[in-house]
Amino acid sequence: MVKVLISDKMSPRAAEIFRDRGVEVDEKPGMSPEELKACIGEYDGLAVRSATKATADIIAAATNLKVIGRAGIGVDNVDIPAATAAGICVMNTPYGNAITTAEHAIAMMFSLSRHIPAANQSTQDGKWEKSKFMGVELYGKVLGVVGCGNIGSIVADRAIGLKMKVVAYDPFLSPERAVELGVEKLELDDLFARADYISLHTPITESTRNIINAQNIAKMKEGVRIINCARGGLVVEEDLKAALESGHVAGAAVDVYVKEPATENLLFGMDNVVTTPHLGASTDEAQVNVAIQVAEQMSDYLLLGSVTNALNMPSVSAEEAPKLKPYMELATQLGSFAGQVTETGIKSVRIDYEGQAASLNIKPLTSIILQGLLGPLLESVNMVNAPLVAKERGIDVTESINDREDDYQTLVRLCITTENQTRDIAGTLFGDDRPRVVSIKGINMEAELGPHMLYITNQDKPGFIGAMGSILGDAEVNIATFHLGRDQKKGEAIALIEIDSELSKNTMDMVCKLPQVTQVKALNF
Ligand SMILES: NC(=O)c1ccc[n+]([C@@H]2O[C@H](COP(=O)([O-])OP(=O)(O)OC[C@H]3O[C@@H](n4cnc5c(N)ncnc54)[C@H](O)[C@@H]3O)[C@@H](O)[C@H]2O)c1
Ligand SMILES: O=C(O)[C@H](O)COP(=O)(O)O
Repeated sequence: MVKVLISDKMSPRAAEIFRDRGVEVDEKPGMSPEELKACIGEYDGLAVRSATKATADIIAAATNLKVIGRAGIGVDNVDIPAATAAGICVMNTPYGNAITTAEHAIAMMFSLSRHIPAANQSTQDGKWEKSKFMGVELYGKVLGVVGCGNIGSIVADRAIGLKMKVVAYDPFLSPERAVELGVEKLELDDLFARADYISLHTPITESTRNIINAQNIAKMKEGVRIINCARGGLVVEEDLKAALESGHVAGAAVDVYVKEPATENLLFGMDNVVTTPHLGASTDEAQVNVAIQVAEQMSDYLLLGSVTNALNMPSVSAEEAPKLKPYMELATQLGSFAGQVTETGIKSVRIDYEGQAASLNIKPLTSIILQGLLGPLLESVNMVNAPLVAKERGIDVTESINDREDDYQTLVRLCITTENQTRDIAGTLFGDDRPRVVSIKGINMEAELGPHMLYITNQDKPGFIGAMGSILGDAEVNIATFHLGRDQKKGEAIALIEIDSELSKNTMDMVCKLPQVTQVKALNF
C-alpha cells in the first residue's frame, strides 16, 4: 500500500482524502530534522507546509519517496534540484491560499496606516491615547505592487476597490494583462519613486533576493510604507531597520522573516512596525483548500500517474492519464529497447510523434522514453529526472510532431545517434492498445515485446531459422514468438524472438557462433 507522511500541521481534510483514496497516512507535525530523516525512508509521499525543510540531506534518506507535495505556494523549503536528481516529483497548490494571503497584505496595510495593533494594546491597557495614534488614509494613495502574479493581482484588485492608484513592477506582466487588471506597469525604479505603499509578492529568486536594500530604499519616497507577505529574504532587515529609524520609511508590515520561526528579530519592538508570524495563508478556507488540493494531487500522482502543478516535471491531467497509459508502455519499450542495444555514448536523441500520437501531451512520453533509454546505464533514472540526466550527459534531445497518418494511424519513432552510428526504432498501438514494434533500423516487422527477447542481426541467408530453432530446442528454451524482417533479399536481416526463459551463457555463445549472425542481444522488458 502506498504510504504518505504529513509532516506539518495541516487541515484534517488532507488525511481524510488520502485515506478515502486508499493511501496509508501518518501525521507527524513538528518533527526534528533528525526524526524526519530517520523515518522518511518508509514513505512514498511527503506532504509539507513551510515548516518542514526538505533538504538534500532529507532527500538522500528518502529512498522510497516519489512525490513531495507543498500545501501552499512557496517551495523555497524544498531542495528542488536535489529532489529532481533523486527522481522525486515536487508539486505545490498555487491558487488555494492566494485570496487569503492577498487579504492579509491588505489587512497589514490598514494596520500599519491606523496603528491598529499598538492602539489595541494601549486601549486595553487603559491608556486612551487618542492623539498618539493619528493615521493616514489609503484613499488616493499610490500602491506599488512588486510581483503581479496570483497574489499581487488580487492585492491590486482589492486596492483599486479602496480607490488607491496601483502601479506594478513585474517583468512577466504583459501590457494587456496590466490593462485588464487596471494597474500601471512601471520599471522598478519608477515604482520606487512613485509609491506611497510598496507590497511585495514575488517568489524568492536570485533576482528578487534582497530587493529591498539600502540602495533601493534611497530611491523610494520619504515616508513610504512597506508590506512584506511574500518571503523574508526579499528584504535586507538591517537596511529596513535603519530606514525605519531615520524615518525615510514611515512603517513596515512584516509577515515573513529571513530566519523562521522568528522568535527574535531586529525589527521587533519598533513603534512603526507591525508583525505577524507567517500568517499569510492561515485562514480556515485557505487551509482547507490547500489540504484538499495537495492530497488529491499527490494521490492522483501516486495511484494514477497524473501530474498537476509539478515544478519539476510536465503535467498530465486526470483526463489525459488514461489516454497516455498505453503510449507510456510503448514509450517505455522503445526507450528501453534502444537503451539495451546501445553500447557507446549517446550524442543525440530525436523522437518523432506521428499521426494520432502528434495530438498527445508528448512531454511526459519523451521523459518516459529517456527514462527507458538511460535506465540500462543508470539505476536511479526515472520520469522526473530523465530529461535532466540526459542534459547533464550532453545528450541533445529533440522532438517533432506530424499529425499526418502514414502506414500507421499512430506512430512513435525514436532515433538515437551514438559515436558510431544512428539507429532508429518505431512502434505503434493497435486497436487493443497493445504496443507493437513496427520498424528497427528502417527494417519493417511487427513484433510484440515480451519479458525475454532475443534481438539478432544476421545476413539473410538460408539455414538461420532452422539452426536457431535447434539450438533453442536442445537448450529446452521455448519460443513464444518469432519475428523476421530484412532490408532486401540476401541483405541485412533482423530477428526478434520472444523466449519463455533466459538463455544460458553456453546457449548464447552457440547462437553467436551461427555463421549468419552478426550480433545477438538478450533484452529484458
Ligand atoms: N505569507 C504567506 O503566508 C504567503 C502565502 C502564500 C504565498 N506567499 C508567497 O507569495 C509569493 C507570491 O505568490 P504568488 O502565488 O502570487 O506567486 P506567482 O508565481 O503567481 O506570482 C509571482 C510573480 O512574481 C513575478 N516575479 C518574478 N520575478 C520577479 C522580479 N524579479 N521582479 C518582479 N516580479 C517578479 C512573477 O512574474 C509572478 O508574476 C511567493 O513567494 C509565495 O511563497 C506567502
Ligand atoms: O508559500 C506559502 O504558501 C505560504 O508561505 C504559506 O506558508 P504556510 O503553509 O507555512 O502557512
